Amino acid sequence: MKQNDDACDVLIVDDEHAVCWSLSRALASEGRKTETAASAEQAIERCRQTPPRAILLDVRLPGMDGLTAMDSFRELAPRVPIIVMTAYGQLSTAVSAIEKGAFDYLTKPFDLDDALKSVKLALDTAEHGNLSSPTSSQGFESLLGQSAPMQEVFKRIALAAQSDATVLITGESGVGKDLVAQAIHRHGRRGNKPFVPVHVGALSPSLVESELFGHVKGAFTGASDHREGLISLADGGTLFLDEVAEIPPLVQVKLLRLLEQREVMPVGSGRVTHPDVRILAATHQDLARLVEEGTFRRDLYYRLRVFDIEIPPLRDRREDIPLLADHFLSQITPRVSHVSEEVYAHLLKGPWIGNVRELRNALESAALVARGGPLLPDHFSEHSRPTSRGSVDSLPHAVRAWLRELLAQEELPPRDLYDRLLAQVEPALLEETLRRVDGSRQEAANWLGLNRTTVRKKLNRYGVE
Ligand SMILES: Nc1ncnc2c1ncn2[C@@H]1O[C@H](COP(=O)(O)OP(=O)(O)OP(=O)(O)O)[C@@H](O)[C@H]1O
Repeated sequence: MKQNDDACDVLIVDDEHAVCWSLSRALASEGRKTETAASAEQAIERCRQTPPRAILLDVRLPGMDGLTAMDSFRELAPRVPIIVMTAYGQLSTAVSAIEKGAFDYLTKPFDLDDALKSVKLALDTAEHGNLSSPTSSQGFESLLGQSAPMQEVFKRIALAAQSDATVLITGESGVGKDLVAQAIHRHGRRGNKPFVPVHVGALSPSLVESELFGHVKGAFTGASDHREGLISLADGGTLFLDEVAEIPPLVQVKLLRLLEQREVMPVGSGRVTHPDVRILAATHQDLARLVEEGTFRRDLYYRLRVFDIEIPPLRDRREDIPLLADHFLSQITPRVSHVSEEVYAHLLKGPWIGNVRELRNALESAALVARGGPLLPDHFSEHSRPTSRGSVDSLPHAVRAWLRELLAQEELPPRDLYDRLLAQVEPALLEETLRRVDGSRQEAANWLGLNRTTVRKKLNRYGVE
């Protein structure tokens, strides 16, 4: 690579004048010499003459797009770090960028400080000859999102796919943890090998061990034959442990041995095998809290979260709702690809405690009610609320959301959180119980497991009739 004094520090490739201007100014204030190009073709020409030390590259450009141009940059200047910028990236954009060897991936609008930090790191790393080499790329879409938090998730999936590290995926029920695990597998080097999901919570605790590790004939009553475990079935590929918090303590020890020593011993056998398995795990629970409470092993927790990906709840990334709604609707009724504006407006207001799964179910139900006609907000009235299972599951989420909102509005620190929460939930509990026992205070007290005097006092306090 030709590198001389004409070389600028950073070549900014973007057709938006304002972006070039603000980046140039910020970089110049750090003493960096910059140049700009409004198209990939222009940038390639510039690179052919004198390669820069780093490239900031937009994806959407007039003519050749940024990702295609990366191949030319790699050929002309293989050791020049490229930082990809994109306004609205899909998972495949992030994966392609990282696979093609992008040093970093910035989602617009980004913080100028973040861009400066990334450029500095790129220049320092290139100086020490440490850039990772590119590999081949391919894309496959099913995980959607245009919000900034989802762009960050895409970036982390792309990074995780480049390695074999164990990944812990966290987020509330229905946010897409399963899809994220599949995407990491599919985009990684094991993509054409088995992906074996295990829903730990659905297995009885006594079965988890033999399901995962297998068993030999006669290992326990009912073990009439030798049986291969799921870990061995995933050999060469990926084992996805969904709801990993549910793993019983004894099996946690065996799992730790698998992660530390790559060893598997079937139940009842003295023979150890060494399958080549990548482990991905997911949970909607707060594993760190379970560690503090002593129900989940600390050493296993650290082994599982070598790399972590946290998927935010849908209510914290409402910008994704229209995209997801259109996607699900076109799956349900292929003739319709867009939700009307008034339905968008309605959906944007929903609490979506059950996250993307609940949104999908709500659209399915509404489409049934609409009977092939256009969807209207009324069609959702019953369904944009949590489902019955969802509402039981979602009570802790609702409490968290309530606390988050309260803290956002108030001077800190509060002094009466406990009483205030009770004041929110007790009247509803009392009213609903009384309604169901036809107003009998004695029966309500029985249902509540409280004595009658306590119930009377509470009814008086809240003015419940
Ligand atoms: N970003 C997304 N784009 C498209 N579909 C999504 C997305 N996120 C979730 N879904 C869909 O929502 C449903 C729930 O997703 P998934 O099963 O991956 O959630 P989860 O977090 O694993 O839930 P749980 O904790 O209950 O297992 C699936 O039908 C999935 O296809």
